Amino acid sequence: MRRRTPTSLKDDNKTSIKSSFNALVYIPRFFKEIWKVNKGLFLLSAFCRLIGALLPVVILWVGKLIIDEIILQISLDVPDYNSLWTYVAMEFGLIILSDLISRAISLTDGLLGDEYNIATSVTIIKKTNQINISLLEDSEFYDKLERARTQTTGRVALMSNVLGQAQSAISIATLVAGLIYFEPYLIILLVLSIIPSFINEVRFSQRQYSLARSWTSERRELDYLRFIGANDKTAKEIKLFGLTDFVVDRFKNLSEEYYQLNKTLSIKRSALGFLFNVLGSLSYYGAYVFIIYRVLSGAITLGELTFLSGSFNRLMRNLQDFFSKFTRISESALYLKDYFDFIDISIVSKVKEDMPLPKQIKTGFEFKDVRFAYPNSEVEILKGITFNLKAGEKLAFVGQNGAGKTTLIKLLLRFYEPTSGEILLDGTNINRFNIAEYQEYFGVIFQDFFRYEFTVKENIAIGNIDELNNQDKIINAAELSLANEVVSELKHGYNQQLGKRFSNGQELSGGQWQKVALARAYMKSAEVMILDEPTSALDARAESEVFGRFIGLTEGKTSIIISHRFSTVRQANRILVLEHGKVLEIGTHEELVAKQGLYSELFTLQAEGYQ
Ligand SMILES: Nc1ncnc2c1ncn2[C@@H]1O[C@H](COP(=O)(O)OP(=O)(O)OP(=O)(O)O)[C@@H](O)[C@H]1O
Repeated sequence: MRRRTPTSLKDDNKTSIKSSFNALVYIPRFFKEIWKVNKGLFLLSAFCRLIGALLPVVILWVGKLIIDEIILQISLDVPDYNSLWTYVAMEFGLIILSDLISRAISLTDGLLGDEYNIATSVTIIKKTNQINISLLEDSEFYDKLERARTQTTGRVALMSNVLGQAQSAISIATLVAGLIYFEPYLIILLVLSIIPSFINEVRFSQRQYSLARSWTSERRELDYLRFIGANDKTAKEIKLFGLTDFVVDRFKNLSEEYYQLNKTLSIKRSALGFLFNVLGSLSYYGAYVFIIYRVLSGAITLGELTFLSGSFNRLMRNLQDFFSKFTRISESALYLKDYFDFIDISIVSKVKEDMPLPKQIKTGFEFKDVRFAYPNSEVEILKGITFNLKAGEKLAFVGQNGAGKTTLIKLLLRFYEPTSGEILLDGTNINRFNIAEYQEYFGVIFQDFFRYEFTVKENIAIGNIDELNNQDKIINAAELSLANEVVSELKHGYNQQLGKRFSNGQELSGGQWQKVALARAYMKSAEVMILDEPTSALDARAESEVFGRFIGLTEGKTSIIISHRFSTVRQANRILVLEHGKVLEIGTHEELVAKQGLYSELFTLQAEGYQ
C-alpha cells in the first residue's frame, strides 16, 4: 500500500493550494443542484440570510441612537423620553427578529441539506450501478467512490458555509460602509489585523486536507479493521483464534501514524492561530483607544463610540469568520470535486453497436481463443480458451480452485472483456449487443451471492424485482429451490426479516441461505441459466433434489453449472475441465471417464470418498 510521507506532504501542499482554489469552480454547479432539489426552500433561505445580513448594522445603529438620546435627555431641563422608549422598543423588536431569522436559517439549511443528501445518495447508488464491475474492483477507483460516498455531510456543511459566506459578505459591506463614513482609517487597521490569520488558515486547512486525502486507503483499511474487530459475523473466529490483539495492534499501528501526523499539524495550527488572534485583539484595542481619543477631543459622540467600537469588533469577527470559512469552503470544494469526478465518469463501451438480441438462441455461444488478465494484473488467468456451449445444452465447468471457472462466467456476462480472442452468440461477437438487454438474458446465482438483510420475500424477488408483489411466483420459486422448507420454519413466513442487523431479524444457516438465493434463479425465465456452485452448502439429499428439479425445469434450456460435486456434474450434457486457465478436457461424463484423464481421476477420488 502506498502511503505519503510527511515530507512529500509538504511538497504536495504547494501545488494543492492552487488546486484548492481551482476546486471553487465547482460551487456554481453545486448550487445549481441544490436549486433543483427544492427551489422554494432555497429562496426562503436566501431571503432570511439577506435580512440576517442587514440586521447587525441596524441593531448597532439603534444602539447608537439610544445612547445619544440618553445623553441628550440628561442634558435637558425638561426631558422627553418618547423617542428613547421608541428606540428601545425598536431594538427589542430587532433582537427578536434576529433570533427568528437565525432559527429560520438553520431550519431551512437543515431541511435543504437533508433533501440534497437524499438526492446525492440516490445519484451515487445509480451511478455505481452503471459503472463497469471491473472499475469497482479497482482500488484507486474505489477510493474515489469512498470519498464521494462518505463526504455527504461535508457537502451539506459546504452549502451552509457558502450561503453563510454570502450573508457575511453583505454584513461586512454594510459595517464597512459605516466605518468609512465615520473613521476611514480604521479600515486599514482592520485589514492588517486579519491578513496573517487568513494566511495561517489557508495553509493549515490545505495541509490537513492533503493529509486526509493521501490516507484514503489507510482509512479504508482502518474502517475494515474496525468492522472485523467488532461485528457478529467475525466474532466467532476472532474469539476462537484469539485474534483480538492481532486486530487491535494492526489498528493501533496504522492509526498511530496518522494520529501523530494530524496531531503535529493541529498543534501548529492552534498555536499560530492563537498568536494571530492576539494580533487581532491588539489591533482592536488600538482602534478602541483611537476612538476614545476622538470622543475625548469632541470629534464624535458617545453613541458613535458605541457604534464604531461595536462595528469594529463585529467586523473583525466577521472577517475572521469569513476567511476561515473561505478556507473551509475551498477545502470542502475539493471533496465536491471528488463527487463530481465520480458522477461524471463517462460510461463508454468500447463497442458502440447496439444490436438487438436474437429472440431465441439458435446455435449457441462460442469462445474462440479467449485470453484474459484482470485489470492492473500481469497474471493471465485464461490462456486461450476455445469451446462452444450449444443452444439448449447443459454444460458443467469443473476444475481446481482458481482454475478460472468463475472468471469465464464473468466474461460471458460482459463484466469484463477478454484481453484477446472473442465470445460469440449465434456467430455475433457478444460486444455488439446492447449490454443491458444482453445481461437480461441470463439468470445467474453466484457462489458469493449476497445475503440481503431484507425479508425472505424480498430476498427471493431480487431475482426479478418487478415481481415483488407476485406472491404465487415467489412461492413457486421457493418450492423449486426448497426454500419453502426454510420458510415453513420461520415465525413470519415469507415476511420474516433475515439477518441480525435489524430488529426481529432471523439468521439462517449457510445451506438455508443458499436455498433462498437459489429461488432467485427461478423468478424469471431467463434464456440462459448459470449456477455457480449453488449447492455447495446443501446436504446430499437436498442437493440431489434441488438439482433434479433444476434439470427438469430447465429441460431444453441453455445452462452452465459450476460444481465441485461430481454427482451433480455428471448430470450435465457435457463437462468442461479447466486447469490453470486452459481447457484440459471436454465431453460427456462417459467419454471423460473412458478417457482416464483428470476428470476420471477426480471422479474416482470423490466416488471412493463416498463409499
Ligand atoms: N477481481 C479479481 N482481480 C484479480 N484477480 C482475480 C479476481 N478474481 C479472481 N481472480 C484470480 O483469478 C483466478 C481464477 O479465479 P476464479 O474465481 O475464476 O476461479 P474458480 O475456478 O472459479 O475457483 P473456485 O473453484 O475456487 O471458485 C484466481 O487465481 C483468482 O485469484
